[in-house]
Amino acid sequence: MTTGPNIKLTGVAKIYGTTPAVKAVDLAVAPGECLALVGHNGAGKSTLIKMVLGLVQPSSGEISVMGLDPQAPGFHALRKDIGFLPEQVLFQNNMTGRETLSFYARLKGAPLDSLDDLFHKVDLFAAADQRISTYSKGMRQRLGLAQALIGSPKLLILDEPTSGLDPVSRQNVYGIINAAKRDGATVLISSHALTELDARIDRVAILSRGDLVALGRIADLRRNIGLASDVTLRAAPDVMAKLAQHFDGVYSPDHFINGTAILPCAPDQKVEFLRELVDLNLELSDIVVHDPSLEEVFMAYSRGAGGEKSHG
Ligand SMILES: Nc1ncnc2c1ncn2[C@@H]1O[C@H](COP(=O)(O)OP(=O)(O)OP(=O)(O)O)[C@@H](O)[C@H]1O
Repeated sequence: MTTGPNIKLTGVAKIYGTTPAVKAVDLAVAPGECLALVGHNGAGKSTLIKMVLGLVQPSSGEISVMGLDPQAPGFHALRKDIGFLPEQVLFQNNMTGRETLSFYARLKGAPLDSLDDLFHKVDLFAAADQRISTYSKGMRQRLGLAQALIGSPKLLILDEPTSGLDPVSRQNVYGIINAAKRDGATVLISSHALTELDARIDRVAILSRGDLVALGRIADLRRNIGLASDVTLRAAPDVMAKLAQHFDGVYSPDHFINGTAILPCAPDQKVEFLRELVDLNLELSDIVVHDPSLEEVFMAYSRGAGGEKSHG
């Protein structure tokens, strides 16, 4: 039982032969928190996950998972508290979903009477007694998620959990993650699906060529990197002309043609800017604020990789 972070990495590095896969990463993830690990192919996400699971030994640094070093002999006893969904879920095709989950539940020493709940959770109850050979890709993925949830683990590690899922099932995955968080679990997700992570996770860790180039809340990273938000205004031509006049010297007149003005605005000036617009008391037909997406934030940090680390 720990009261500190469920995952803590201090100066953790992994070198395969001469290839540095992960370089001096410091990271802590608290109970009840969901952290997304993002990065290009080969950035080091899987290596980092394998080190947390104790499957790969770090070349240097220290890892603590629920208070124990994953390489310590006693770590075995904690495995029942860890749920892991690997990137590629492989099951025995001739077994049914229920036989498969029963097998994993026995391995984990988890009660078998909880399996129906799990099948309901991942929307597989109707197919629980079908052979896996009859499952679609999405159904296999959901069975993999159910397998990771066996025993209500305190640490849930999900590698590309929404891969191959339709929008409704994707939404359901985040519902499941939120429920696990509410129960105090730590959730670590590795994902390339950046658009859907926005607003669904607590913090993001951006890896680039093994370096942790950014760590924090998406809103903070957005602010730190100084990416502008776009404020789109729509109005009749006479109102546009008044706007152009008001913002003369701030935005060039080219911004205010054809009834739509797209005005870049620094994140920390956004609220003030909107207040100024309201005070103008002009008849606008629409206002839309577009913040830089996680994809844009990711691209900006990846481009700047190698420079100073930004921890929001
Ligand atoms: N067993 C291994 N032996 C040698 N090199 C490895 C091994 N596993 C990974 N690597 C190398 O380590 C680096 C990081 O790989 P890793 O699989 O951790 O990246 P990743 O971020 O998970 O990539 P992807 O998004 O493609 O899954 C890559 O350069 C990869 O080639």
